[in-house]
Amino acid sequence: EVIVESEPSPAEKQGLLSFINQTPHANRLKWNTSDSVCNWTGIECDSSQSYVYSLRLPGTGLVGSIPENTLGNLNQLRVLSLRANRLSGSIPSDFSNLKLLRSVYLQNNVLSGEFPMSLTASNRLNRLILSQNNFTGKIPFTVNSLTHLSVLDLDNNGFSGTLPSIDIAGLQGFNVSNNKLNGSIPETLEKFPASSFSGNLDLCGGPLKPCQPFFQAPSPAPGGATPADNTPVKKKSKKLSKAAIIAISVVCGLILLILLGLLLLCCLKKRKKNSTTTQPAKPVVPRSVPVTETGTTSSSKDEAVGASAEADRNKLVFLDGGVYSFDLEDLLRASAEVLGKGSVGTSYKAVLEEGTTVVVKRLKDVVVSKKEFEQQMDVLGKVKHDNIVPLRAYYFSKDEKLLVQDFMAAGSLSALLHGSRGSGRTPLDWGHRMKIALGTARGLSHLHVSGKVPHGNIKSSNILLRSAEHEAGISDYGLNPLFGTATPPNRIAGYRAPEVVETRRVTFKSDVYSFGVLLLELLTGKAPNQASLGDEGIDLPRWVQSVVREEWTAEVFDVELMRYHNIEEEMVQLLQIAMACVSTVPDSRPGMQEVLRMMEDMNTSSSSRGGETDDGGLRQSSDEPSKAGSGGHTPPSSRTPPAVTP
Ligand SMILES: Nc1ncnc2c1ncn2[C@@H]1O[C@H](COP(=O)(O)OP(=O)(O)OP(=O)(O)O)[C@@H](O)[C@H]1O
Repeated sequence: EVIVESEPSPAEKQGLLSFINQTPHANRLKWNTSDSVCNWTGIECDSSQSYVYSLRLPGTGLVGSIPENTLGNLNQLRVLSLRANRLSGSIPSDFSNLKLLRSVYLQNNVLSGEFPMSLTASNRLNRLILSQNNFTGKIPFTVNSLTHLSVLDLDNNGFSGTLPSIDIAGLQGFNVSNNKLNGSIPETLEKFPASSFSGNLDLCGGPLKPCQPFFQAPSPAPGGATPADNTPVKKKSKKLSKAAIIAISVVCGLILLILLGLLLLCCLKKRKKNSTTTQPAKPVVPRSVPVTETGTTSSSKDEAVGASAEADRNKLVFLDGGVYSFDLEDLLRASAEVLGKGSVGTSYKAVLEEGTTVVVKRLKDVVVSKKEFEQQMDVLGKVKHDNIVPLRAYYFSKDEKLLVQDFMAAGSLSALLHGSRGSGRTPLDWGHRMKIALGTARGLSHLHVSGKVPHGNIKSSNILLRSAEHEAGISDYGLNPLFGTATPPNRIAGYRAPEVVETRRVTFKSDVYSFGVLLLELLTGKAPNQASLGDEGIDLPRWVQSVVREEWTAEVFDVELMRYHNIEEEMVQLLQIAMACVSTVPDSRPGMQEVLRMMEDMNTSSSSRGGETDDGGLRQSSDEPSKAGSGGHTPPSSRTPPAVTP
């Protein structure tokens, strides 16, 4: 009775063809009608080639709405990925035929309409990602029928109303941030972090601020009531709140005036006292200098320099003589700005009076003796490479240990990758990501081979960029020996090789692991978990492995990379290198030199990019179908998932 088909049904084929014919797209999909559907780009069939198992067309430049009677014909479909296109309109109602769907990735389009109920027809649905679209209306209670759901991402849409109480046992990922939701967070969803709910109109409770008690007068919304919110209660209290607003404004105004007066008085008094110093010197240093919230040191130079620093004043030791000509006193006089607090101390940007800018790192919890400290500094001072931020000088006294290094004006890779994502930032293009990856590999390989020093703290905030050209420099290398094994091993949590937890020793191979995580970070755009990031980060190697195993390699890549065409092959190659680096067994990881060689080979074979040049700009192609079509002869995706060893 069982009919074994060797081909997907004519309805499936017809549905796909009518979809592609009716939906304008970058002219790269050459679906050959005489060829089997299973060989078409973006399509994967089941093992017996009898039905379409997945349809993946991420970043294909698809424009317009998804017509009825097209994809709805793929009644055996398990995975649908149309993310990072410009699809609009609502989800067709015949998607309710897709009863076996497991994963739906529709993020990053301009889809609109109400929550697509047709997608809830499959109770096997495991991941539903609708982020970054224009969906509106309420999130329906019926999502609860999706009992197999593990990830539900609805962030960055226009969903409104209150959150239904979603109670799905296996739900691990949930995000409704940046919508227009209000009301209290249901108890069933309280376990998710604040970042899952932030950026809504008026959500409260759970991980967010507590909700106002029920009977309190409606808080007179600053800036007036929103027109959408015309509940009857508001009309009643309109007169009262007007009067209240006036009264409150008058009182506030008065208080403000008094405060301003007081502040003015204070300032005048202070100025009289300090009238001798015209420019306030904000000493970098150290000990006993309270650091204010604004990030600058707040006390005067006299306070900063204590007796013992006085004695050690001339002991700023330069490591390569000649590049800089300042002494500790100049450093003390420099105005300083806190760059950030790291795991082993705080870094300050110090602008010296002569105009030089350096970075001073105040180390805390150094356990070694002065001699051992000096020995390590000598070793580190000798390491010289274009991709390593030079250590210029150090200072050691009983109370204070300082390192001085060049200021890297273009900031860190971490800031570049994760800073203000989604809010109009310029994404880091593929060419620059590759350039940074190569620079880092070169620096790290040099550190290992010539310097014979394990880095011990490879992570994206320690990859610094010299200029807008993105020349990478590695910083914070070789400091572990200064802190002994007492240093909390969670220093670099998301980047730390598994064996380091036990041995508490960093090695060349543990650096390779961290470098692998860094490559995954560049490829996926996701931050590995770190204490400072709270719940934001993830275990990148595990996440990538699980996605690659369950799904298909292309799903792991950063959405921001979807606009660059013909880079998928390179991305897959780099992904394979990264996965080799994050092998759990240290001996199975390649050495850093080998990693560099593989990256350089990959680089020369797939493009003409050298170390110095980059073609990020050239590779950037618009999503417009007409432009992207020209010359794009390479299929955007490799047909089979690459053999990535988990
Ligand atoms: N030489 C430098 N030039 C420019 N920015 C720097 C420099 N050194 C550090 N920074 C930036 O200052 C901030 C704090 O750096 P710091 O090295 O103190 O901490 P970290 O890198 O976050 O952690 P860790 O102490 O573990 O390295 C980071 O954002 C880092 O990118």
